[in-house]
Amino acid sequence: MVSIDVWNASVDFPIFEAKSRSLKKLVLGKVGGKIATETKIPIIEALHDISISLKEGDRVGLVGHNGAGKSTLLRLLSGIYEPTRGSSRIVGKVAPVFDLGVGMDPEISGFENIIIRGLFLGMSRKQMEQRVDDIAEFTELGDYLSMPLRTYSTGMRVRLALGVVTSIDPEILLLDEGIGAVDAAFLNKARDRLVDLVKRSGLLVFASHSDEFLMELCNSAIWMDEGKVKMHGSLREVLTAYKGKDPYENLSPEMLERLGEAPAFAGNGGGDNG
Ligand SMILES: Nc1ncnc2c1ncn2[C@@H]1O[C@H](COP(=O)(O)OP(=O)(O)OP(=O)(O)O)[C@@H](O)[C@H]1O
Repeated sequence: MVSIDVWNASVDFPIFEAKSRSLKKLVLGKVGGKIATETKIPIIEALHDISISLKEGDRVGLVGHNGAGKSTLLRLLSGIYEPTRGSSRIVGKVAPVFDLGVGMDPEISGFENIIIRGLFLGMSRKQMEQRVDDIAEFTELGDYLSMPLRTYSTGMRVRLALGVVTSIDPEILLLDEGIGAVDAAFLNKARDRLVDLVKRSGLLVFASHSDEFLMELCNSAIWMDEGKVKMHGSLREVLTAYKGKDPYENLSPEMLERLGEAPAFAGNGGGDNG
């Protein structure tokens, strides 16, 4: 059984190169973590006293304004960041998907990158070799897959990366919203694969600014604000509080149909629209 537990965890970033006097002005800013300037070295408190317990089957959306701490929390949950104070325990193999381009080598071919990126996400070479044809077909990149990645356009790289990411079998899947920034037509094609990917994964945490994506993939949510957990509950409750209105009202018929199988509708916490 996979699980993630975090107890009273804080994550600080000391900013060694900054002059505290000019940073003091930033304390008044509305966006981002708190900047403490009493100390000689300014410290950004990106996460403050976080306690979270996640278990197998959880599909958690992370919402909050820019700089609220979502990406930092994902890195804490993945074990990439150690808490500065407090503690954490991660049981299970983590597939961190924060930046679609990470783990890609511009000098090697698309085919080779498929394997390398898969290894980076915790798959074996054999598993990736079995999936290469399926990924190649999904990307529609044809002969380009034999060319070095540096010859690809940005959109072509995203296709390749999405093909690989949606082919893995993650125990713990941690997704940052970058995937929302993909060409709409291709994203529609990737949508079903993403939904299947989430179904296969033991535990999902997904940081996103897109209500639609959150509704499709998650059933509960955490609202981050100034580095703290402001609310942790069902997706509907949290989105309603965060947005100031119920996002499940006035859904288009197409969205309602797509949500028919979504986790929030299939079980706990999704409300009564389904
Ligand atoms: N490596 C770092 N060094 C210094 N400060 C950092 C670092 N990473 C994040 N921060 C700070 O921590 C706070 C939280 O940032 P984080 O990236 O976690 O926010 P976010 O909620 O993911 O924002 P967004 O929605 O804009 O992506 C911000 O104040 C940010 O400036």
